[in-house]
Amino acid sequence: MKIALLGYGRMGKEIEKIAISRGHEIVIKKDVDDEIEITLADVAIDFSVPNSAFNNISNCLNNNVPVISGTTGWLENYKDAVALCKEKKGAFIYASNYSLGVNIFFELNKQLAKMMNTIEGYNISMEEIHHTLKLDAPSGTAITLAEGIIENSSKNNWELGEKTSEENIAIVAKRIPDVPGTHTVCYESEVDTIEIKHTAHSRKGFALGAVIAAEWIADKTGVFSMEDVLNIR
Ligand SMILES: NC(=O)C1=CN([C@@H]2O[C@H](COP(=O)(O)OP(=O)(O)OC[C@H]3O[C@@H](n4cnc5c(N)ncnc54)[C@H](OP(=O)(O)O)[C@@H]3O)[C@@H](O)[C@H]2O)C=CC1
Ligand SMILES: O=C(O)C1=N[C@H](C(=O)O)C[C@H](O)C1
Repeated sequence: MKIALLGYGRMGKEIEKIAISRGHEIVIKKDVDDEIEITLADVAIDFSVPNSAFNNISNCLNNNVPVISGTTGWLENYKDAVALCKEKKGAFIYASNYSLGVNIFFELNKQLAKMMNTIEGYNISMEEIHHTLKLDAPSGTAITLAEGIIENSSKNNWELGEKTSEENIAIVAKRIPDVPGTHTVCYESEVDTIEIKHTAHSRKGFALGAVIAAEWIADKTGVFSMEDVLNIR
């Protein structure tokens, strides 16, 4: 496939390596807000910056190029991207985390939340740790985990920081040099602690999942998720 990389930073470069190793060709590498001929590509992969993701995605959908986005921190425009995709009969995936392991972790988190909702006495909290160059907090992955818990428990919302009200989930975001991404969900009672944790060892897992998603969506029409790609719904 001919792939457009919308964002050629840490993730764009990692995706390029995996894409080439799987027999694809990179035809566009976009790193600034300039005009590109997106129709040169069979599929586009957006890992850019929060301010440019929606424009990048819209450009693909307006030109009938299937697009997957991993950029976090732009979701106030997600509904508009979905509407545009439907209007143009295009193809679009957003995932806060493309790692195959994290997508299994998302399912485990929902199952655990369902079970924990049946017993009393546990306080829930979350922690995410990322490198110091990350622009957004909490991470998109932490937000997806919190949403998975909210769907399956009596919690109403999430909030950033140590302290929270009873009905909210507290998410602590730490920034430590060179950490690719670590997420922990913790249930604590007076008598014990249950913790589930995903630790990314590098960016390779995110990049591989993104290329798999791009291969999957190339011949499809619709708005999809990684659950569709991995068939774990
Ligand atoms: N969903 C997932 O699995 C993952 C998501 N992410 C997310 O992906 C995004 C990118 O992460 P990462 O690669 O580490 O960040 P980087 O900052 O390394 O890369 C972002 C790149 O986008 C470029 N850029 C700026 N403006 C535009 C534009 N208009 N169009 C295209 N590119 C542009 C930046 O250029 P310049 O530096 O010159 O501004 C930079 O090179 C983040 O939102 C991050 O949270 C990261 C890892 C996994
Ligand atoms: O910015 C990053 O690096 C990462 N961003 C994503 C997020 O916000 O969840 C995914 C991953 O954790 C790395």
